Amino acid sequence: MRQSMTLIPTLREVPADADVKSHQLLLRAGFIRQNASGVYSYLPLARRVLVKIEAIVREEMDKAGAVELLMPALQQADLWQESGRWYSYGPELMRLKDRNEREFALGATHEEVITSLVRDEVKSYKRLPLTLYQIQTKFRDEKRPRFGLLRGREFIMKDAYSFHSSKESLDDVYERIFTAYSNIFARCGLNYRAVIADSGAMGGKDTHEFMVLSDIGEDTIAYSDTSSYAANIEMAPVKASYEKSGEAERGLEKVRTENQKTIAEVSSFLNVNETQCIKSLLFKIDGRPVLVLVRGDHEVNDIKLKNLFEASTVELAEAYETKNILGCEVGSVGPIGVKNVEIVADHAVESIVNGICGANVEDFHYVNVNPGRDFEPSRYEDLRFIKEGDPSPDGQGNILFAKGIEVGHVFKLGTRYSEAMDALYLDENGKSQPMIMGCYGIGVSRTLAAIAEQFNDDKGFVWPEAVSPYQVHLIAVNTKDEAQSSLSETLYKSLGEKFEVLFDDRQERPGVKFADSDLIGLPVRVTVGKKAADGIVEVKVRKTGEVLEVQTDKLKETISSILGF
Ligand SMILES: O=C(C[C@@H]1CCCCN1)Cn1cnc2cc(Cl)c(F)cc2c1=O
Ligand SMILES: [Mg+2]
Repeated sequence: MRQSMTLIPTLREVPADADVKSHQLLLRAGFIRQNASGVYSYLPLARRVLVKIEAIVREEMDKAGAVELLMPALQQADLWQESGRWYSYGPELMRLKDRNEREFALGATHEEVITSLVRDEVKSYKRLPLTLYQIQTKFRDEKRPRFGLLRGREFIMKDAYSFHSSKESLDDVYERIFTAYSNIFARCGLNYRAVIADSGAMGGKDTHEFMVLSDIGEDTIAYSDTSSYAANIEMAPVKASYEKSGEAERGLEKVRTENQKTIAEVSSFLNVNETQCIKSLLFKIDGRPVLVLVRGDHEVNDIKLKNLFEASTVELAEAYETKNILGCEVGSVGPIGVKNVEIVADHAVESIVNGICGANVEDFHYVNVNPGRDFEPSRYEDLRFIKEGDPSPDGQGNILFAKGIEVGHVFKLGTRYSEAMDALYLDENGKSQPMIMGCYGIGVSRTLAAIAEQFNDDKGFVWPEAVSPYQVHLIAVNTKDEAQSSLSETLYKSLGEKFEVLFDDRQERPGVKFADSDLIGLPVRVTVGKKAADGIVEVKVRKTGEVLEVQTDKLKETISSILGF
């Protein structure tokens, strides 16, 4: 491709509202342009990267036995009413009416559409298992779109759905697709981890997220420092054991703690360790008040709370609600004497001896608090976030944290959608059964951004060969010089027979061409300059910065060896 023919609008300065490297570079190197908040155009270079990522996705999904189809983005509301999600999703689900006032959703995901298609077309166990996938634009009206393509309101997803007549069959396909995802992200050059995840609103049990390790990732991964254990912090179980101190229980006492509200304030005021404090927080679980207790140095894991109560909403009570229900401000709440509210506590609380907790009276706390004697929670559960240093749940090593960008998520859905939408099949005994389902997603445009985030340096992108927009950047330093322009034209043709070549044939100063070339970040640069007349060109390896002088008759083999084929 001649650069004078394509559209690569590079920018010198860093755009103001781009906060992360990948977003800045995708704008500066002329890969994307924003149309609206969270809505982008993929310019020619980005489009070529997308095509390569999609080709890798297709290869691996096809190898896993999945079949590609393409579903509509316009989805009838009644399908979402059948599954119930029309009512459970809020403004994030983009809705519209057609000319006959009929309601539609813009596809945020396709469980409803694919289930309605398969229920109409598949009736017998003989036709199962069936795994279908698509690569398609999705719409989600994110509250806070940010980081460019990393969290957009219109994005490209590969979403796959599998249908089974047995759990074993689902397990088998889940494994195959899990392997396909591992291959996909490895081939994209990404440093990723598959982590045990929480299925969130999707229900079902087993689910894994594929996380690209990155400091700007929104998710926190808890991983073992010795084994391969890794889990999204939302669901990482805590297997810590707490030893109860042998000290004798002392008499309960109410002490004045003027203006001491937080655990930090109270523990330092009373000169005790935070681990001696009981943090009491009032939550509304599906609207019902529940008092949740954790040790002072721990945090309540609301996802665990949600799963424990199988609730659809879990939120911290507002200050006024706490006051109405418990009769005091947030900073003085405690479990002692609480009658009308269920109390649940994290396991760590049970081992506290002579601890501290709020007295449910302004500016007063109890000391020498002993669970079991002074209050009794309805149950002790694993309710806290795992912390760095906690033992790994698999019993091997200790937990460390890392930030991750979620680029994939695979679920064993079960029969939630097939039951809600009557996707039934006749089993070998002629009995009608709901299909068992799995669903599997990859954020394709997010994967592009994750690669951009991982592969760059102070000059610009350093694309891995497998997804680079082109393989060779051919640059004519001085297009007015006869020898240089004729050699570069010759090389454009001959190299083009074997490699994908971007030819910078613009009437631009050499400095601009070199800066743009470093910014765009193709793996190999061939510069036709002063030694053109001697049939010598310069080859630069973008990743290492290595520069070679090469005879033109050795050029193809030199480039092949740099590209690794
Ligand atoms: O998308 C999934 C599950 C899987 C992921 C893999 C591919 C198939 N879907 C979860 N999810 C996330 N955000 C959503 C946002 C909106 Cl607005 C919605 F209406 C639905 C969903 C929704 O269902
Ligand atoms: Mg997820």
